[in-house]
Amino acid sequence: MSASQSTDVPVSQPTARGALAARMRITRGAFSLDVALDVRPGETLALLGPNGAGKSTVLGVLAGLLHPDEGRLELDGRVLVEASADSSRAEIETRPERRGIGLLGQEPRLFPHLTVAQNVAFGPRSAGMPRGDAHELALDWLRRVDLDGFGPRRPAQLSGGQRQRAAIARALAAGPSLLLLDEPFASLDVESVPAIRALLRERLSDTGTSAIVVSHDVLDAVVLADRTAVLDAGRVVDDGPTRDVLASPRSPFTAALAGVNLVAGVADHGAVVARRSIGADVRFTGAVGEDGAPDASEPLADGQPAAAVFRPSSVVVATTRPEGTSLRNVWSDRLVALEPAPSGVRLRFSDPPVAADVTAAAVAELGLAPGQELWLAVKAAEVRVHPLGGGAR
Ligand SMILES: Nc1ncnc2c1ncn2[C@@H]1O[C@H](COP(=O)(O)OP(=O)(O)OP(=O)(O)O)[C@@H](O)[C@H]1O
Repeated sequence: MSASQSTDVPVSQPTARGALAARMRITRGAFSLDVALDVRPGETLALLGPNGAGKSTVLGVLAGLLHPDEGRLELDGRVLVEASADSSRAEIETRPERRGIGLLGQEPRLFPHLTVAQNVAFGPRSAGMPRGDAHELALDWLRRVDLDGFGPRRPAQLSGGQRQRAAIARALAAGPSLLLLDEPFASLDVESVPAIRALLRERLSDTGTSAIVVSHDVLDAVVLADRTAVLDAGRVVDDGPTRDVLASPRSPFTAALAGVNLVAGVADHGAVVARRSIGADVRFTGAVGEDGAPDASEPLADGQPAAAVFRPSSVVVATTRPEGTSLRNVWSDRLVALEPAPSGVRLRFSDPPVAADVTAAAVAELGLAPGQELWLAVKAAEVRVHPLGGGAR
């Protein structure tokens, strides 16, 4: 059965729920995490961030696997956790299975001794649903994840992608208010990911289930998430609608995900001045509007942290200083590395950190090699300037 046919099965009415308000502080060894996250009913939030940023720690606290030092979790008006540094105050710690929060990880973790249908029926059965009804519900869910007819099999008789579909069915059949997804496609073949990602998106949408998806893959944020939060070193450094976060990244990590350069500096009369460890500051002037004022996404106050964002393909590279052009943003730096890029060769510079995409022919023509001092330039029209500072947009 196709995904579009299977959406017609009336397993549950889409009622948007899963309003989460979470604050948590937790220390794990030398690492400290201090974040506040909200998820609106029916919304999918992507949680992105470099290795060790604290993404799994956030999910662990939400799922009830980790106890925060301090914090409060509220889901649909129910206080699940209330923890205070002040030990005289009463604490609340709802058991994981009573939270209405499902967790789906990289590995499907189906019970090997149960059939696929029994796995999917497990949540409803545990919640007290009669065996026959739970079995019917499980079969409906298997149809909805394109596993019609696979109910009697054991998990070992499914492919990796089929097992992850069954795990999605099992997680959603339990009717969680909030589903946590920790790198849900990381262990799948690349070819099977797009279809399963699309299926997950449909099922989250037609059940109105809120979700938080932790991922390294920007496509998960683009395809699945209404909103994206970026975590770095235990803090939320960016949070907003996914398209805004990717269009105007506020952290080097998000910029790398979005495939753009982000040069951090301070605002000065609508431009961004980047300090360098060696050499003169570089001043990045962005596009200007019809009134001649800087075309910043938000107003910039002099002296505040700000970023210039531009594509690697917008950077012009030359062996001599560009003359007689309208280029405003010109600086020189030493070439650090050459890497293959989809459209040719990516040149890496470090002060400030900038990538420039050029053709292989240009590399040959200019005789480029690491260590060479080169001139770089970007047209103002190709540069967007915006405030830095993290937090919600
Ligand atoms: N049991 C533990 N004891 C001490 N420190 C820990 C423990 N588990 C994790 N940490 C530390 O907490 C920090 C955050 O880890 P976490 O797994 O939450 O990051 P992550 O963003 O999920 O990373 P990744 O993308 O690599 O999975 C890391 O610095 C890690 O070393």
